Amino acid sequence: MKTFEELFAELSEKASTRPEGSGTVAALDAGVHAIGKKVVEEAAEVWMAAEYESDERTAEEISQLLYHLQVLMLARGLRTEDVYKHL
Ligand SMILES: N=c1c2ncn([C@@H]3O[C@H](COP(=O)(O)OP(=O)(O)OP(=O)(O)O)[C@@H](O)[C@H]3O)c2ncn1[C@@H]1O[C@H](COP(=O)(O)O)[C@@H](O)[C@H]1O
Repeated sequence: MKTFEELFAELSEKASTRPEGSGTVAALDAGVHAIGKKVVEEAAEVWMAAEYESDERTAEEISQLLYHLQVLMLARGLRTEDVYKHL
């Protein structure tokens, strides 16, 4: 288990060291347009899970949405503080 901040730190490290086989590196290379499509897809999956599936499945889909949002943040060079200041 990891927190939002721990995942963001891990993904930031992957973005800078670019280890082979990293899905995050591949997503970043694909660019903002492709990442944005994943964000929308995962958001729809969250919605469907919340309406029709279990709490566990909904939580899983939310975790995937958070992951793709973090990848989008990295693609745009945003830090967690840039987002938190709007909360
Ligand atoms: N938390 C996640 C995570 N959540 C979601 N995903 C990606 O999002 C996809 C989930 O989407 P779907 O369920 O819709 O699956 P899918 O449509 O079959 O997936 P694709 O065909 O689109 O890849 C997964 O296949 C992963 O590619 C994640 N990929 C990575 N992480 C974590 O990110 C860290 C870095 O990962 P790497 O960069 O791959 O090393 C590790 O700690 C991972 O656990």
